Order: sequence, then structure tokens, then C-alpha cells
Amino acid sequence: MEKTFNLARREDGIAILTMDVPGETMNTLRAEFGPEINQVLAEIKADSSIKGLVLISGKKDSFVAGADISMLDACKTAADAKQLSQQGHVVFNELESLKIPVIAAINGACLGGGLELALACHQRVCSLNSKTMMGVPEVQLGLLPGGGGTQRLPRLVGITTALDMMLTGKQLRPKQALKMGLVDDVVPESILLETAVEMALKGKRAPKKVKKSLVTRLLEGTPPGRNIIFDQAGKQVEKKTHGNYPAPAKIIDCVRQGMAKGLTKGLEVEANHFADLVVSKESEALRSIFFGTTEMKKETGAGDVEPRKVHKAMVLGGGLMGGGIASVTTTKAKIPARVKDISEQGLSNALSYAYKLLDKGVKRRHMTPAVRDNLMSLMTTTTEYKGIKDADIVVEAVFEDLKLKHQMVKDVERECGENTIFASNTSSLPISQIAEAASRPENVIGLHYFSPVEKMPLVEVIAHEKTSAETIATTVAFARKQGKTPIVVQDGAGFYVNRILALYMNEAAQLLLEGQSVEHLDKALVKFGFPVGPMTLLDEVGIDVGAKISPILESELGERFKAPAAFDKLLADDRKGRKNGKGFYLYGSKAKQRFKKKAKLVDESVYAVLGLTPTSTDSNNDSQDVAQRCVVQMLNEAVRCLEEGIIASPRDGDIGAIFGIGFPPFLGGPFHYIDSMGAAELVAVLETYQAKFGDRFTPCDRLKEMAENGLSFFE
Ligand SMILES: C[C@H](O)CC(=O)SCCNC(=O)CCNC(=O)[C@H](O)C(C)(C)COP(=O)(O)OP(=O)(O)OC[C@H]1O[C@@H](n2cnc3c(N)ncnc32)[C@H](O)[C@@H]1OP(=O)(O)O
Repeated sequence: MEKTFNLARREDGIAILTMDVPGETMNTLRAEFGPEINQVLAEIKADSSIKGLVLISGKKDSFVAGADISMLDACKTAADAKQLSQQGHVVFNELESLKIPVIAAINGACLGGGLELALACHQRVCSLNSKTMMGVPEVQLGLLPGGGGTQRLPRLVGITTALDMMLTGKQLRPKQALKMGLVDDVVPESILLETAVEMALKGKRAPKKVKKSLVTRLLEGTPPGRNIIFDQAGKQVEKKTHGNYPAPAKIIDCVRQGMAKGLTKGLEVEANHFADLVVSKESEALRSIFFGTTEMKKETGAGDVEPRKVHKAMVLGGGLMGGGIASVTTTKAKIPARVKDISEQGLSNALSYAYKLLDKGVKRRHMTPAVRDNLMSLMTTTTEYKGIKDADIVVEAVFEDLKLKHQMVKDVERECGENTIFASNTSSLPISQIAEAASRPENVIGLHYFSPVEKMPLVEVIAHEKTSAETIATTVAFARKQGKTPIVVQDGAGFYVNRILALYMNEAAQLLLEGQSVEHLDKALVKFGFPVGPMTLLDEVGIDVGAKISPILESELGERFKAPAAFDKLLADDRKGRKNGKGFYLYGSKAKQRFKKKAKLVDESVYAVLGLTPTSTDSNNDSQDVAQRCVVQMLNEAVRCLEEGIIASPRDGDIGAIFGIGFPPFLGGPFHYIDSMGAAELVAVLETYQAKFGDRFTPCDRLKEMAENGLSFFE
């Protein structure tokens, strides 16, 4: 049987332990490796000719990507999970207690349990490879570092830095890791092994100490100071998570107890908390997102059809969306993009959009000015159809005007090649209607981005009836290169994301008209787990934009999409939201002058415009009811989308809602959430609301059928 750990002895007395899980693209840590690693460690201990040990990965671009998440998923009880954590502790303690120097040579992803393995080594060196990233992302899976990370990390890099890493799950690049004292050296990949060997030959040394500010030293160095750090971290966590995520508080507790009572006690606390988290419903939901997105990375969107290579792209329109799309095309996908706009102003907007983003990277020292300039040179501009004959894909991001889009389809067919894809970033027009103007409709597809483009991870790829499989596969691959998670959806008004969002927003507007205050509505949905509340979202997206989509959805999908009268009144008062400084909240100098503070304040005059006086209270029950009314609308519509084939699977529906709208990740997405509450429960809630508020709450057939038969979406 092929081994995972291979020990090779060098003449200079340094042994190289290469980890290479047979048949896997990446190394992960599994319980089944226990006997093998124990045997190797025993062999090293028994061999006095070994003067030092270098631990390295046999995989080309990764060190160790953490504990095997499927193994954690298979834990039936907290006791199973605790055993896994304790097994890791024993092995890592053994490694740490070796008398000879042990050096981790890190190239590629070194995450979670992988970093914990490296932390148990005496020193660490990493490569400068762009794939080399170090971090403890367990919190994003609803977990905590359960292989000693909550104990060794603060002891190495300090409590503040360790908490920051563990509570955010952020990943560090090589130079950042060096600066923080996580690694002792950073070298080109070609000399990684030799550098590690040299370090081992020098004997056991304490890791490099990094300089800390006086305040940090005072805070971290005394029990009262540490208490301040932990209390502060606890407050920040509560503010951010609203009690919806159990892992962060447990991380803080592990560090608090470990720093006060010592490593052994700390490890015990870590194993207990880790075990509870592994079997928590929040972690189960978050893990399902990891499995879903990993699975999606392999899909072409069109079966086994191969995507064509995209060498050059064109973007029509240099506005906010066009600028963003051109920017991710050049900076992320590294594909040359030519931006066309009718005005020079539009073109310079697009250029400055990309430049500002890249320059941020330079200021943060993530890239050199030369790299920024090189990437900028990939973006060119034109006011005419020039230099685009060889574009493989054209993404249009112009106004939502069907006539204009028809003109563009014709222009592109005339000016570009036979296979050039015409991708429309429309958010509401059916793609089949746009394709009506095409003589090659098989090249026409929807590619719906969310704003701000560089930040929002989702894109909807919308195929109409005649879109070819090759066009779908090529567009999916193109979006993925831009760093996006694409879901392929069927053509139809609002596609998936805007459709489920519209009903949720309409319900929030309805609640507003019933007397709920703007703050109360926003607070209720943020407490539920959304990143921002519906009123803030409307201000950000634009009240005019929201108002424009509703009638389209109503005419295509029916009465339930009828927008409450609030929109008309707001628009009559020229309230468009943040973009014109007039919406539900105060913006700009008005806000500053009146209150001299940063917090967002409601523009109270909005109530007079709507002709109402808010009556809502801040009681918890009320807030739950408010959130429930908006959310069940979204859930019901998501199931309808599945029923109608708009989305291909509950998995796509979950990923689409989380990545496109910010549906609370700890609930795993709408479908996961319905499973956890039970379809029967959701139908009962919907029917209660239906009796009280009308037919817009009618549960869809699929839900009723599932409720009757006790079915769920996932196993
Ligand atoms: C006790 C400990 O504290 C607990 C833990 O360690 S929990 C785990 C913590 N680690 C993580 O969260 C990292 C998860 N992995 C990732 O984020 C990404 O895979 C990555 C950044 C490492 C690489 O991304 P990318 O290059 O796009 O490759 P990606 O397609 O995701 O992964 C390649 C393969 O590795 C697998 N993989 C990566 N990390 C894995 C993990 N921790 N567990 C199981 N499988 C994993 C993927 O499932 C995929 O398998 P496949 O080829 O059979 O489909």
C-alpha cells in the first residue's frame, strides 16, 4: 500500500519527511493516518543519526489544507469529534517534543490543521509562491482550530494577532506571515527545501520574535491586560454575529483559559469546544456551503462540453457595472479587456475604477507598482467598435433598454467573429427577448453580476432556449476565472436572485407601511443574520432600481409581486437612496451637520412622505415576527424557482442566495434552512400569514407536497 508519510535520510543527518496523501489533489489530515505517523515518529526517535527533520509536502502547490472536512462531517457524536481533536493533540505534542530541530517547509495552502501541524514544528519557512497562504479558516466552517491552534498560535504571534486570525479566518501571504512572526523565513520555492535543511543544521532555535508596540506588550503581558483584550474581542464578536455563530465565543474562551491555566488545560478546553462545534447545526450548514462550492468548481454548467479559451474580452458600457466587470476581467482573470462607451467620461470612469482597486493593493503592499501598471495595460478603451474583431466574449452592461440591447447584439454580430459570445448583464430582461435580434442566438447568454462587482462572489449565468452548450461552458469558465462562483439558471423574469429578493423587499416595504420603523426593520433582519437590513439595501441598490424591477416581475410572474404603494411615494419625493443622498437614511453633510457622528441615521422626514407615524417597538418577539414575514416570502419563492426549473438544484439555490444576497450562511441557504425547520412548519407559517395578509403568502405546490409527505431537499 502506498504510504502518506515518506522518510528520507540525507548524508548531512537531516531527514526529510514528505507528506503526500496517495490519489488526492491535496493533503488533508485524517484519523486513519494515526498509526502511520506514530510509527514514523517512533522511527525518528530511535535513529540517533537523524540530527534534524524537515517536514514538507509532496503536492505541487499545497502543503496541507487542514483536517479532512468530510471526516469531520461524518462524526455522529461530540465524543467522536473530541477523539479526533485529542488524537491530533497527541501527534502534534509528540512532534513538538522531539529533541531534534523540526522545520516545516511550506509551499502552497497551509490551512487549518495544516497550519497547526506547522505550528507544532520548531520553526517554519515558506515559499514566495503566490499560492502560499497560511491561516486558520475553521471559523468559516463554524469550527475552531482543534489541533492545538488556539494554544500555539497566540503563544507564537501574540494574543491579539492570533485572535484576529482565528476570528476572521483570514489567510496570510508569505510576507505578512513573516512580519507577524508566523514564519521565520520566506524564500523562493526553488530553495525552500535547502533553506529548511540549513535551518535544521543550525540546531533547535526559538522562533524569531517580532517587535510589538508597548501597548500590545502591556495588554498581552498581564492578566488584567489580557482580560481587556478578551472582553473587547467578545463585544466585537457579539456585535458582528448577533449570537448567531457559536464558534467565535468558544475561540476566545479557549485562548482565555489556555493563557491563564497553561497549554494542557487549554488543549482540553479546545477539544471540548471543538467537539461541540463539529456537531452544531451552524457548522453543519457552513460545511454544506464548502461541499457545495467545491463541487461546483468542477462543473462546466453544460455537462461534459469543453469551454473555449477566452483570449480577449470586450465590455460595453463604462459605468459602475461595466467598470467593475472590466476590472475583474483584467485583474483577476488576467484577460485583456477592451471597454467601449459612447462617452470619454464613461471610459475614464472604467479606467479609474480599475486603477483605484489596484492601487489599494499597492498601498497595502499586496502588489508592486509595476504589477499594477502591467495589469492596467490589459485594459484598453474605445468609443467605436475598433480593435474588437478577435474578442471571444462581449459583456454588455448598458441601460435596461431592450432596443439598445438589440442594437448592440447586431453591432457585435457585425463587428466580431462568428463564435463571439454576447453576454448581457441585464438584471431583469429575459435573455430570450434580447436574443430575438440575433442571427446567431446560440451565442447569446445572460451573465448577471452583483454590485459591487469586485466584492460580490456570485454571478448568474442565464441560458435561453437556444443558447449553445459551448456558450454556456465558456461563459461559466470565464466567470470562474474572474474569481466568481457562477450558478447556471434558466431564463425568466428576475432569474433567481432578484426574484426571491423582490418578494422579501416588498414584504419589508409592506411592514414599513404598517408602521414598522426603518431602524426596527433593518435591525430585525440583521439580527436574523443578513449583512444589512432591507431598507439599507434599498438605499444602496437604489429605490428607483427596485421600483423598476417590480412591475416587470408582476407582469411576468403575477400579482404576488405587486409592489406596495411606498415606492411611488418615495420616487415622487425624488428619493433614490444613497446615489442622490436622499432615501431612508441621511447622507453626506446633512447627516454630519446634524449629529456630528458616523452612525447612520434615519431621515425621519421619510415617514411624512409615506403619510405614516412609526409605531414599532424593539421587543424581541416583534423583531422575530418582522424577520419571519420577510424571510418566508423568500423561502417560498426559492422553492417555486426550483419547481419551475429556474435553478437546477437546492444546492444552487442555497449558494445563489448566500453569495448573491447574503442569506445567513449559518442557516446554510434557503433550502437547507427549510429542511432544518421542516416543510410542514413552513407551510403552517405561510398559511397563517395567508389567512391574515392575503394570497401572496400561498405556499407553492412543491412545498405543500413535501409537507404532506414529510420530504426534505437534502439527505
Ligand atoms: C482540526 C482542524 O483545526 C480542523 C480543520 O482543519 S477544518 C479545515 C480547515 N481548512 C479549510 O477550511 C480549507 C478548505 N479548503 C479550501 O479552502 C480550498 O480547498 C483551498 C484554498 C485549500 C484550495 O482551493 P482550490 O485550489 O480551489 O482547490 P479545491 O477545488 O477547493 O480543492 C481541491 C481538492 O481538495 C479538497 N480539499 C481541500 N481542502 C479540504 C479539506 N480541508 N478537507 C477535505 N477536502 C479538502 C477539495 O474537496 C478538492 O477535492 P477534489 O479534488 O476531490 O474535488
